[in-house]
Amino acid sequence: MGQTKTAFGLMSGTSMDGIDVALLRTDGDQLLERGPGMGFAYDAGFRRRLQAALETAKAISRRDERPGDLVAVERELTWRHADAVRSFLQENRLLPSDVDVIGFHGQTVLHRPDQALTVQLGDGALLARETGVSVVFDMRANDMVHGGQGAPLIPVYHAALARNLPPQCAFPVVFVNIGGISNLTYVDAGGQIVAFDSGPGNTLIDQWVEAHAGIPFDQGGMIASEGRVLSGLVARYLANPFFTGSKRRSLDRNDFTLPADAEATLEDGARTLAHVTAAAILKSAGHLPARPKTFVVCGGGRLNRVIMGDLAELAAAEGATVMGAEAAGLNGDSMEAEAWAYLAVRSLEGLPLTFPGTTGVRAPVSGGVLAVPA
Ligand SMILES: Nc1ncnc2c1ncn2[C@@H]1O[C@H](COP(=O)(O)OP(=O)(O)OP(=O)(O)O)[C@@H](O)[C@H]1O
Ligand SMILES: CC(=O)N[C@H]1[C@@H]2OC[C@@H](O2)[C@@H](O)[C@@H]1O[C@H](C)C(=O)O
Repeated sequence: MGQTKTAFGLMSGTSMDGIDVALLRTDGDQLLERGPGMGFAYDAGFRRRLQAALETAKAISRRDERPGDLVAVERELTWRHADAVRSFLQENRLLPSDVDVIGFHGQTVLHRPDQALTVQLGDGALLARETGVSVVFDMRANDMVHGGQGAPLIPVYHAALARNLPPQCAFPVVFVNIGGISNLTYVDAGGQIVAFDSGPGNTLIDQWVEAHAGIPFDQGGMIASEGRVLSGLVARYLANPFFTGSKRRSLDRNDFTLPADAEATLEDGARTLAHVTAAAILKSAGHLPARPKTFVVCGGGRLNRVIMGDLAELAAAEGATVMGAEAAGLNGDSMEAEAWAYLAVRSLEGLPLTFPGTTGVRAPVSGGVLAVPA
C-alpha cells in the first residue's frame, strides 16, 4: 500500500460554472481523510468564451489539435486554475510544499466516445510551473485507448466512499452526480461497482432559463416549481436511443438539445426539463444489475428542489429512498474535486482508474499524465 499523500483535486465540469477545489489525504486505496472544498465561479464573459470553445472544438479530429483561439482559452483556463490553487492554499494556510499532487481535470470541450476522441483543455505543465506542485492531468485518454468510454471516472471514488456510509444508506447504493450531465455509480453490499452516464443533468435547464430569462440557472428550482410537466416532451426525451440501446455510452454536453422556443413557456420548460433529469436517472437505473435501495445525490442538481422531489417520487415507486450527499455525511459540492485528488494519487501509485464495469474498458487500467514543476 502507498504512503498517505495530500492531494488537491480541481474540477471544471460540463456546466462550465466554475472551478471546484478540494483537499483529500489518501493512500489512493482505502484511506480517505476528506478536507475542505471551495468553489471559484467563472464570470459571465469567461463562460461565454468556454461556450464558444465548444463550437470551435467541433473541428478537432486529433486530440492535440487546438484550432482557432483554443490555445489562448486553454492558457487562460489554466491560469484561472492556478489562481484557484493559490487562493485555496492561502485560505487553508498551506504552502505548495504541503501538497504532494494536484489532480487536474481541465475542461471537456469535445467528447466522442464512438471515435475514441475526448478533449480536455488544460495545460498540466503550465499548472505545475505556476503552482510549484506536481500535477496529474489528462486522466480520460488512456481509458479510451483501451476500449473504454473515457467517462465516468468518479466511480472508483464512489466505491471508496461506499465503504464508510452511515447505516441509513441501505445497499445497493447508487451515487448520482447531477452536474451538467448526470452519471451514476451502483455499489452493492459485496463491493461490485457498475457505472455509466445516466442522461442530461442541468445543462438543458441552464440553457433554457438563460435563453428565456437571461439567468444562468434555476436557483432552487423556483422557476420549475411554477410550471407543469409536458408529458409529450418528456416522452420524446426518454425515447432517445441513449436510454433504450443495449450498450451504455458516455455523453457529450451537446448530445441532448433544447425544445423549440414555441414548445413551452419558461416555467413549463424548466419544469419539464427538471422532470426529464429525474426520470432519466430512474430509466438508466433500469440497466443496473439489481434495484437500488438508496440514491445518494451530489452535484449542483441536488439543490434543485423540483429535480429532487421528482427523483424521490419516482424512486419511492420502486422502493428506494433518495438523499442529498450531506445526509450521508458527504460533501455534494466537492465530491468530484475530491475524486480528482483521489484519482491523481491512484495514478501516481499505478493503480487502476477505470474498470470494465465503469467505462467498458477491456481490463482495469490506470491513466493520467504527470507534470512536475521545474
Ligand atoms: N442552488 C442551486 N439551485 C439549483 N441548481 C443549482 C444550484 N446550484 C447549482 N445548480 C446547478 O448545478 C450546476 C452545477 O453543478 P456541478 O458543479 O455539479 O456541475 P459540473 O461539475 O459543472 O458538471 P459535471 O458533473 O457534468 O461535470 C449549475 O449549472 C446549476 O444548473
Ligand atoms: C467527458 C466528460 O467530461 N464527462 C463528464 C460529464 O459530466 C458528468 C458526466 O459527463 C461524466 O461522465 C463526466 O464527469 C464525471 C465527473 C466523471 O468522469 O466521473
